[in-house]
Amino acid sequence: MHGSQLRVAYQGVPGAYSEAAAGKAYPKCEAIPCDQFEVAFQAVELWIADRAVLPVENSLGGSIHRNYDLLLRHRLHIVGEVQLPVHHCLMALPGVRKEYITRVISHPQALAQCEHTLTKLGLQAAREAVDDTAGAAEYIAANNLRDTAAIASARAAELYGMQILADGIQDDCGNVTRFVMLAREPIIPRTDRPFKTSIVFAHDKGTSVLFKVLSAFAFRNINLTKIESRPHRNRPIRLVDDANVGTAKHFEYLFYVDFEASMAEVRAQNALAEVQEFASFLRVLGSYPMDMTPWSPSGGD
Ligand SMILES: O=C(O)C(=O)Cc1ccccc1
Repeated sequence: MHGSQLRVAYQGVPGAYSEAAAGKAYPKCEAIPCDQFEVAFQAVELWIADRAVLPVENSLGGSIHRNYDLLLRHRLHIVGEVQLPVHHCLMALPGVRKEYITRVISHPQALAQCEHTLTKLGLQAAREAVDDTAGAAEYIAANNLRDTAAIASARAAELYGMQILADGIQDDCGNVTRFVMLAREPIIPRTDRPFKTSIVFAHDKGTSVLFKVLSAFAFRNINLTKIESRPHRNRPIRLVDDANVGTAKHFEYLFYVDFEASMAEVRAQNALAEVQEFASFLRVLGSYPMDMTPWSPSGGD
């Protein structure tokens, strides 16, 4: 399936990086813009869309925890991943010079990824966060703001008639964002190509639980590509079960682990059975083909 006829919901407006990620995962898909991630999730749950795209981590800032929370609050499954090199541009309305800019608006991730370069460019401008990068460009164009610049993709500049003042302004030239593709049903894991599996677990008590969990993978030669803990004290999380019934649960910490194996492999099944012995909560977020496409650090988006 190359994405023909697939409807893929993403947060943002056309020109957002999530739209580019949808196009990379499903080249002929119909990308559906949504105001918020919740709306993108609901679009899939209500069969308005077939997939939702969710950015989950980037090479500079690590995991996007709020988006992981969404995965727990909903019952969608990860069915694919895409790594997208993110190439940011600083843009303003045609004719506006850098010296006139008093405000730079963009998605918080984009602002963080360009912080040093903005300073080096000599911009004395306040930073302001908005919901998505392309939305920032659209907002400037719609309101004819001649004192404001946006950080967004070259595609967004083209779509909203903005002029690019500086190109490739990300501080780290290997800036990559990882997006996951979500669906109502999990895919059937296979063994004929490299697969990754994402899990989240918690434990109540016990000694060296993390060590025991990690050894469940290490003894089976299963590579981890991510291990991250997230403090969750005093913050109950609403989990849904298979019947979509929600309950609030308290966990001290949640652990996110991605490992390089398919759930169709016996070694992965055994590793998870072992993890389950130590965990008070365990959920497989998905087992899906790894994005193996090479990307060049200086490449565009
Ligand atoms: O706002 C966007 O365009 C997004 O898709 C989120 C995002 C922001 C910055 C880097 C990568 C993804």
